This record gives sequence, C-alpha cells and structure tokens, in this order.
Amino acid sequence: MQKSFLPSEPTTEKGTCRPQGISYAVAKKKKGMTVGFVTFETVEQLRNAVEVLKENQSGGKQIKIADANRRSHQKLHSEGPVSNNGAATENSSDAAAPADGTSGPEAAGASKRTVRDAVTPLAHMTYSDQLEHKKSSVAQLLKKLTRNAKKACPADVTLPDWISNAKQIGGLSCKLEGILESPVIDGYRNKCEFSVGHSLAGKKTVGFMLGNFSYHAYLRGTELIILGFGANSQLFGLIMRCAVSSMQYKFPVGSTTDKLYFLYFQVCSTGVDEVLMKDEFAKLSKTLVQGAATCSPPLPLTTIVVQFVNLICVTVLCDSSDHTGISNVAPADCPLIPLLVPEVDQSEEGAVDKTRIHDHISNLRFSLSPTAFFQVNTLAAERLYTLAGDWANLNSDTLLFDVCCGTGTIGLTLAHRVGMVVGIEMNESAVVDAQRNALINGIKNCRFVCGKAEDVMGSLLTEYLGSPQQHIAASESNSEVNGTGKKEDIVGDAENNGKSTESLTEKNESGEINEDLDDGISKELEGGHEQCNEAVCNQNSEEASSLVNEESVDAKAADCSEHTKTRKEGSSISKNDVLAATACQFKNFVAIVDPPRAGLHPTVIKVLRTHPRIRRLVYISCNPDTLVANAIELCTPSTEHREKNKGHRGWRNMSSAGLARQRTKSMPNSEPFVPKRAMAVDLFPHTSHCEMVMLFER
Ligand SMILES: C[S@@+](CC[C@H](N)C(=O)[O-])C[C@H]1O[C@@H](n2cnc3c(N)ncnc32)[C@H](O)[C@@H]1O
Repeated sequence: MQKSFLPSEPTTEKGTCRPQGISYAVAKKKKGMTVGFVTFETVEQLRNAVEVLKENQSGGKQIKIADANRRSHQKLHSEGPVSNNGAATENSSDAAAPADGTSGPEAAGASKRTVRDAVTPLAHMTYSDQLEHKKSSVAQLLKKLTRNAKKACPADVTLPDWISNAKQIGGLSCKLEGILESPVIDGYRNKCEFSVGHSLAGKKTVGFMLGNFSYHAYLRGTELIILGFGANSQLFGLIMRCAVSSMQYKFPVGSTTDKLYFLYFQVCSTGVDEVLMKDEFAKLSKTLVQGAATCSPPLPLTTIVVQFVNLICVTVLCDSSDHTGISNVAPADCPLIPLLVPEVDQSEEGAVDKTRIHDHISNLRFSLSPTAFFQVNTLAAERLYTLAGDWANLNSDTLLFDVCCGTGTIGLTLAHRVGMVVGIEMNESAVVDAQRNALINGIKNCRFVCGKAEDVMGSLLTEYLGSPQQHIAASESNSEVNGTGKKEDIVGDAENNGKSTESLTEKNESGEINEDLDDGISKELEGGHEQCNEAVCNQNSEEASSLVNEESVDAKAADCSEHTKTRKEGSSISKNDVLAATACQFKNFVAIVDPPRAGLHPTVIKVLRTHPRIRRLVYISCNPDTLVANAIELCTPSTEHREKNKGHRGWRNMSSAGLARQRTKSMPNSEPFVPKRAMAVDLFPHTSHCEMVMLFER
C-alpha cells in the first residue's frame, strides 16, 4: 500500500470522495459487488489512488471508481442542512444552530432531517402511542409467520391447528400478550456511541452520522467535554458507557450521581506519529477530566480507554488479509489502553480494573469488558430476562441452554431458578466475563462454552441429553411414536452444517455413535468443542458477592480463558468433563436463545428442532424479521418426502422469510414447534426498535 494512498482528513475540494468526513475505509456488499469508500487529504492523493486502482484488478475484474458522495452531498445541500436538535425543540431554527454557536451550512435555516429524526424517530409521539405502534408492528410479524408457515406447509401434511385456527385471532400465529414498557423512558441508555469528525462546515464535531457517509451532526451536552482535540487527531469513534446502579446498590435510580461514566475511544492511529499521539492522549484526558468536573452537575468520569483500530483502505484493493467489514466498529480484540484519570473516583469500581465496566441486573453484579455486549437499557433488560424465565417454566429439574449468552446475563439471572445453565457464546472475552460474573456472584451451577452455536450446540445437546437417535429409538421401541421420522432423517444433510451436525452425521453413518450414552458423549467431546469446564450440578452458592475478591476472580477467569485456548488447540478431554456430563440428570430441557440481529444460524435451528428432548424454547429477538424467519423453520411441519438441500446460490435475492420457506423443504423429518405466546418488550423508547419474545413448545 502506498503511503500516498492512505486516507486521511478529508477536504471539501472538488473531486474528493467524501467531503468533510473522517478517515476510514469501509466496504459494502451490494448485489455481488464489494463497494469501498475512501477519503483523501488532497486531490493529488485522490488522483494517485485512482491511477493505482486503474492498474489493478480484483478477482480478474477491473475495479470501477466513482465519486461516492457528490450526489448525496449536493442533495443534502439542496434539501437544507442537517442540524442537531437531538435534545431540543423539533425543527426550530434555534435548535438547528450548532451548540458552539458557529454559523455555517449546518446553522443556516431549519433542517428537514435532524439527529432527533434519525436517532429517535418516534420521539414526537406520546409514549403510549409509541407502545401501540410497536405492538401493532409485532402483530404484523406474527401474521407474517402464519402466512409463510402456511405457504411452506408440505402438500402431504395437514395444516397444524395454530395455522388453521389463526383466523380466530386475526391471523396471528399465537396470542400477542402486549408490550412491556420500559421502566425508564428518557435517558435510559447506559451506552452511547458517537462519531467524531468534521461537519460540512469543517468544524470538529462529535455526534451521529446521518446515514452512510453523510455528515456528522452536532451534539449538545456531551460535546462540551469532548471538543478539545488537536488538529491531527484521527479519532473516529467514541463510546460512552455508564453504569446505572439499580435499586439495591449505592445510588437511587434517577439521580445524576447514580452513574459512573466510562469513555471509550476508538482511534485510527495509522500514519500518526507515536510521540504526537501520546501528546494528544495526554491533552485529551486532561480536557475530558476538566470538562467532566466543570459540568453541572459534575460527571463522575472514572475511566478513559483508548482502543486502536488500524483500518486501512486496502478494502478497495480487495486484499483479504485486511479489514473488509462494512462497519467502522472496532473488532473486539483490538488493543485497549487505559488513559490516566486523576483520582476523580476511587470507589471499588474505579479501583479494581479501570478497563472494565460494572453494572447490576436483578441483584447481580456484572463486570464487563468494554467491547462486550450488554443490553443498553439495564432496567428494561431486567424485565425482559424475568419474562423469558417465566415463560421458560423453570424449576430445579431444568437444564437451561442460554444460547448466545454474551456475558452470561440471562443464564446468571435465572440460575437460581434452575438446576443448571449451559451458556454458549462465540466471543471469547464475553465468555471470560460470564465466567467471572458467575464467580463474582457466587453462582456455581453455570457452565459457559466458547464457540459458535452452530459449531457446538449439537455436541452439547448430545452431551447432556443424549443423541436424538437414542430418544427416537427409545420412543419407537416403547411405541410412543410422536410423529418424528427415521433415524437418518434426523442427522441428514444439513446445509451450512456446523461441525457438530457434520460430525454427528459422519459418526452415525460409520456407526461410531452407538447406543451407549457415555460412549457417545466421549466421542463427541473428542471432537472437541471449546469449553470452560465449570459444570457443577448444584444450586447457587449462598456466598455473598462482596466476599469475592476480584483479583482472584481475574485469575480464575484467566484460567478459564487458558482452558478455552487449550481446548481450541485440540487437547483431549478430561475426566471431569465426562463426569460433569453424566452427572447431570435433568428432566426438563429448555433453550432461551438471544441471537444477534441476523438471527440463529440454520444449523442451530435444525439441531434444536431435531432434538426431541427440547420441548420448550424461548426466543428473544432484537430483530423480529429474523425471528419470523427462524420461527418458520422451527414450526413448519416437515415431510417424509423432503427435498435434498440445493444450496444457497439461487436464493441470494430472497427475503429472509422466503429463504426460510426454502429451507423448510429440506428440514429433517421432526416434530415442529408450536408458537404459543408472544410479547413485545420496549427496551428502546423513542426509537422504532423493540425486543420481541416468543415461546415455542411441542
Ligand atoms: C443480542 S446479544 C445477547 C447477549 C446476551 N444474551 C445478553 O442479553 O446480554 C447476542 C450475542 O450473541 C453472540 N453471538 C453472535 N453470533 C453467535 C454465534 N454464531 N454463536 C454464539 N454466539 C453468537 C454475540 O457475541 C452476542 O454476545
């Protein structure tokens, strides 16, 4: 990569790709194309880059080059400037003026599209109207599920009751129980992410990006403490997290002193001199600390952490060894460096580990890595988890699978209601956090497994529940046929198979998974999914969390991490693993799944559906569209005459529901789930988003 090709601070000169943006490169997939966006410091650099690109090919094809932003730039101008009135009156010309009083394009006249429009599009409605609006969106999705499952139902199979009776409840696939409101409506977020860059007027700005690569809007309030960057700063992201203590902890909810502020910067240091950068950071932390102290009331700023994200613009050259994501969010493993914060707060949280965030849910204390997922509305999350637990019908005979468990929040808050929790999470630092959180709270009946659910779920189910074949064979021999099919159907040719399903198939065909449960478990474990082996089948310890020393917790969590690594490198199983597996004799097997926006991987759906001992599944979704797609696969009856999986190629342009309907055709013959109840949970007041919870049973 030529130095002159590196993107840097943009200019508004004619010909730049993106006027007044910040320096970074992204790639977007668009109809089979990868589109990269790059900014340049000078027109000369731009020309240089164009020459380089013209001479290069990607995958045998010429790279097309175009001015990415001119059109939207002009459009935005002709529409009127973007302003920030996020916290102020809507569309008032006063609100349109930047907080630092600059005049410029942003300040000239009222904007049509404001930060408030972009970030909180429902803010103009009363809260009860917002709830109605969200509830009816969820109702539409339940109707969509019914329609799609009906379409996908094989001709040789009778429509299940929930589809044929749907008319009686307005076409819904199950009862919609309503919407749970957020206990806090304003200022509920414990985390805000801002972009840092230049406005169209060339002002250093902290705020939100209004759409892709359009300019940054001014932000009131928080910008006041953050506007002290030097000209060479190449910050591109700021994440502000605050820990909200809930009732039983130190501060009353709602007072400004109940929050400890944690600032977390993502910095692109590419091409920036190290000494200069050190100097910048020193200035940065000084400015921030001073700003926080002079706020009214003062902000208890405890921590400032910088994360280096060295994105470079090779995306355009399609070099697969570099960043090719479509997002400017830092990967979780980018290095973290805490900046010195003068002793503003030396509470136990501040003193223990400055790079960690602490928060509380349902009487439990959570210690989090800054990049770990944590629900942004802590108090509403408590309600969400309680609801999921209530619907899951838990008791001491329950083995709960917490699928996509993040830092363990769901499993840990429900651990006292079950015999054992097995959490599955792909993000290694989140797994270490979960392990640490179990230790901090003295919870001993949880085990957290690091791996992609699609890779480990099958072998975990076999480990704890036995293989699907065993149960089918048992039920066939007892003449208690429940509608499931032949053995080979269950382990058949899953498309996109993760390791576990594949290995099940292979082993079944070669007869290696035999009727002996222990042997089956050992064989699966030898296949080696990574795990933190803390499986102890007993109830929660009564140990008070305050007795746990975080240093020892650190050490144990690190041990766990090591263990995880060792497993990844393929060590053989330990005896304890088998003991843990066979010692767990539970009667009730429940999964609570809480996947990311993309929903559950098809292999996970298949594994859950084809294991006859999973009778109840609670699905928590932040993207009801993908929930519907997954539900189609979980609930559509299968046929003896299923189609062979034809792969994905022709399905590229299908909707998620269309794709799910296709997949049902190759679903192994298995008892479908039935949607039983649904509920919306409003974790995001003023936005159009909400969580949706559905209970499936069979
Ligand atoms: C919506 S978050 C839920 C986290 C957690 N349940 C909570 O409420 O805090 C989704 C989580 O799924 C994890 N994840 C994403 N894809 C995954 C996969 N294929 N297998 C396992 N975990 C995955 C993410 O790392 C993230 O922690």
